Amino acid sequence: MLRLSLLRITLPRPTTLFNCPTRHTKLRPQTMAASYTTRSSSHPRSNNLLFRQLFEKESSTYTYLLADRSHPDKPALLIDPVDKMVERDLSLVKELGLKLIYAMNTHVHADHVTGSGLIKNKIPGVKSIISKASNSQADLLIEAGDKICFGDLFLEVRATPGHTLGCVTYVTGDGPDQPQPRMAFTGDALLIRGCGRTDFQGGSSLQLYKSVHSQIFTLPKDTLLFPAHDYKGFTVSTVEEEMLYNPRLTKEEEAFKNIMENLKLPYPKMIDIAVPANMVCGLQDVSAKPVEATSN
Ligand SMILES: N[C@@H](CCC(=O)N[C@@H](CSS)C(=O)NCC(=O)O)C(=O)O
Repeated sequence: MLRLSLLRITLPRPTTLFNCPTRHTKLRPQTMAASYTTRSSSHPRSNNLLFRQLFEKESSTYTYLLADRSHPDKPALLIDPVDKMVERDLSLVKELGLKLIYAMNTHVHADHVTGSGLIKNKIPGVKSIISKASNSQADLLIEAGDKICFGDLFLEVRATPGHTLGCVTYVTGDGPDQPQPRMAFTGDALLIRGCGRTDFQGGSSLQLYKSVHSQIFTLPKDTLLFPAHDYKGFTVSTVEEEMLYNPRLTKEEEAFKNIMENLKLPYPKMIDIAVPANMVCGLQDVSAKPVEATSN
């Protein structure tokens, strides 16, 4: 007799939609995302997206402001805001007449404190976002396949662990009304001609390699890549460029592991303050706790 346990079927987790109009309710599961999609020339180019790349020079961090400028409210979100730049970011939001609805994090940063807590204090309606896998506190805990809407535009969530356990990449939607080319906000999973280190916070070089190859390099080749940091003066790359020229991620898996094990980078100066603060999205005073090293 066939045992019932053999018949167990794993059902896909239902997509959670944040703030989405009903017409956006059909999102393809992440696992079904097409590789190297070719686009029909009849796809209209969406210019509804207002986009700004902002920089914090001490930690070389990029913050991204996105808004739907065609929507009457001009709903907006910030990806990876930095605490010391919140005044600048919110002034810009105000000057542009935007309504900030989300302060989002790609992961628990180790080198600076997120601005999401300060932003929530200044604009109480704003919701903080981080991944469930980060084991952190936020208003909204997101997972792979979730869809975060702002006006008629949306970001989909891809799980890209490896730099930290809870790293995610936010990718602009696939569809005729969404920005073309697509844009991926990779956090520290993929840096331009580099990648995030994997020696603490649950980091794993093999996991990072799999994440980038399965979740980022499978996006259309013209997808614009926007990392959370740059240390060399780069601002943007593409999937095609990184698949050709990334000096780490173009290697075979074992060679990549070897590179990551031998980076010999000093720990970020702020790590003992930043990690506990970012585990609560910058909202609470927390005493600094040392962060334990992990193997690659
Ligand atoms: N010197 C900086 C930290 C630099 C650093 O470690 N950057 C991280 C991302 S922030 S945790 C990283 O992954 N770098 C990869 C690389 O190849 O440089 C400081 O003290 O804050």
